[in-house]
Amino acid sequence: MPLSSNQMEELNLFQRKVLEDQPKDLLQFAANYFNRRLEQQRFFARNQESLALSKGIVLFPSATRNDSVVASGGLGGRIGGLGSLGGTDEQDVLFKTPFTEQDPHAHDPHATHDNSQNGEQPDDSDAGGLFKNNFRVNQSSDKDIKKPVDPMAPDHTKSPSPQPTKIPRRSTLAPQPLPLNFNAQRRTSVSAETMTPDNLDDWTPENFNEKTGEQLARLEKAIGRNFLFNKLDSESKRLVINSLEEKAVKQSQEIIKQGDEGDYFYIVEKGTVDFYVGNEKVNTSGPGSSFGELALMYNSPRAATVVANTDCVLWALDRLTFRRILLGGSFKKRILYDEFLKSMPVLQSLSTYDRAKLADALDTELYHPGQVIIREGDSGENFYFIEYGEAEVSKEGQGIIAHLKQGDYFGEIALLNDLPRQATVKAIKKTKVATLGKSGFQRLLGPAVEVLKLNDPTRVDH
Ligand SMILES: Nc1ncnc2c1ncn2[C@@H]1O[C@@H]2COP(=O)(O)O[C@H]2[C@H]1O
Ligand SMILES: Nc1ncnc2c1ncn2[C@@H]1O[C@@H]2COP(=O)(O)O[C@H]2[C@H]1O
Repeated sequence: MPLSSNQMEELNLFQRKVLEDQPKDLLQFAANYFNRRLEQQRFFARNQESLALSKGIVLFPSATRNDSVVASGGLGGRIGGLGSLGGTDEQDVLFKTPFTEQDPHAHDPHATHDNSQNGEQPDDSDAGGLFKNNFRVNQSSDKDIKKPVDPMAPDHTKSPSPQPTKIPRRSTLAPQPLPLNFNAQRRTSVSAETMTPDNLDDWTPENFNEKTGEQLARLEKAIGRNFLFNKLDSESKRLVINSLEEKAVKQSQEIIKQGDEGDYFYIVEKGTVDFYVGNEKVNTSGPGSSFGELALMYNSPRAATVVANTDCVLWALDRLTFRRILLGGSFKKRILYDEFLKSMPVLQSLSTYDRAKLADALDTELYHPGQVIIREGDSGENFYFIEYGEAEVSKEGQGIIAHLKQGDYFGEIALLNDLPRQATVKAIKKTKVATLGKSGFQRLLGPAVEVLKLNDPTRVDH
C-alpha cells in the first residue's frame, strides 16, 4: 500500500532534519525527533480540542471509527516563525497557546517588566491560571507519571551546531492526522500531577529530617546563593530544607549518569562539578549552584553526566518533594514557557536545557492597541516573542510592511547587527510579549541566532 501524502510529508521532514543535523546516533535522534513531533501534535490538538469543546463539538469521540481523525487544518496555522507578512487566515483564529488574552499571568505593561533576573519568576501573585489555585490536575502519584523519552536528549544536545537552515515564515511542521485512540490530554513533557503547592499543611515529605543548628547555618549559606529558593515562602523553605540529605562526594565520583532516571535534585555546598553530554564537557558549576532538575521536571532521562571535579558536599532533594514544592514555585516560568518555546520553529535547535535557561531569562510585557513596542531609530535592548495579540511593522516612508501574530518574533535586527531599530512595531490588539534582553539574546539563543540571521528580512539576498 503506498504511503499517504501526510506520511510522505512527515518522512520528508524527518529526512531533511537528519540531513541538516547529521546525527551520530540515528535511532536516538529519530526517537527524540518523533517524540517532539508527537508533543507538538498533542499540544495543538489539546488546544484544538478545548476550543471545539467550548463550542460544544467533541473532536475525539470515544466511538470507534476505522480511519484516523484529522485534527483540522487550523492546528498548523500559528506555530510561529518570523512575521507573517500580511494576510490573516481563518485558521489562525483557531489556534491558542497557553498564553491567551485571558492569561492572568499577563501584566499590564506599562509595564510590566515582571523581571526575573537570574531566572526569577515574574511576580505573578495576581495570577490565576495554571498556578493560581491548587493545581490538582489529577491526584495520581508520581509513580503513575508516564516517562517519555527526553525530547531533546543527549545526542541532540551534544551534536555540533547544525547547519542553519532558513525557517519558513509559516511552519512546515504542520500537525498530522491523529489516530482515533490518540489521547490529546496526555502531556509528554512537564506534568503537574503531583503538584499541590497551596496544600502543604497536611503533607510531610518522606525524607523529612529536622536539621541541626550547624547544618541549618551551612544550608542557609548554600541555599541563599541559589535563586531557586529566594521566592519560596517560609513553610515551603522549611519543608525543603528539612528534606535535604547531605551527601559527601569524592573527586571524580559520578553523581548523575546521562540517560538514567531522575531521582534527586542537587545543590552544591562545597566543591565543583563538571557536566558532560556524551564525552564532551559542557559546563562546570560550583557552590550555590544546583543541578539535576531537568529529569525531575520533564520526567525524562538525565540529560548529562555529572562528575565531581573536586571533593564536594552536596545536598540532595528527593524527586517528590522537588515536584511538590519547587516545580510550581521556582520553576514556574520554565513550565509556563515550555510548550510555547518548543513550538517555535526558530528555536528547534535548542536543547531542553537551553530552553529552560531561555525561559528563566524571559520577562513579559503587555501592550494595548496603538502602543508602540519598538520605535524605528531607537537603540535596541530587547528581542521579542509574541505570546498573544497582533502587531504591525512600519517604516518611515514605506508605511506598514509586516504583520506579526502569536508565535512570531521581532526586534532581532538591531541586536544581530548592532544597528538602530530598523522599523517601528506597534500593537494593534492587546499583545503580550516575552522579552529577552541583549545579553540573554547573545548568550542563550545559541544556534538559533544563525537561523535569525538567515531569516533577516533586510538581508539583500532576500
Ligand atoms: N549543557 C547541559 N545540558 C544538559 N544538562 C545540563 C547541562 N549543563 C548542566 N546540566 C545539568 O545536568 C543535569 C543532569 O541531570 P538532569 O538532566 O536532571 O538535569 C541536568 C542539568 O541540571
Ligand atoms: N522588512 C522589515 N524591515 C525591518 N524590520 C522588520 C521588517 N520586517 C519585520 N521587521 C521587524 O521589525 C523590527 C524592528 O526592530 P529591529 O530592527 O530590531 O528588528 C526588526 C524586525 O524584527
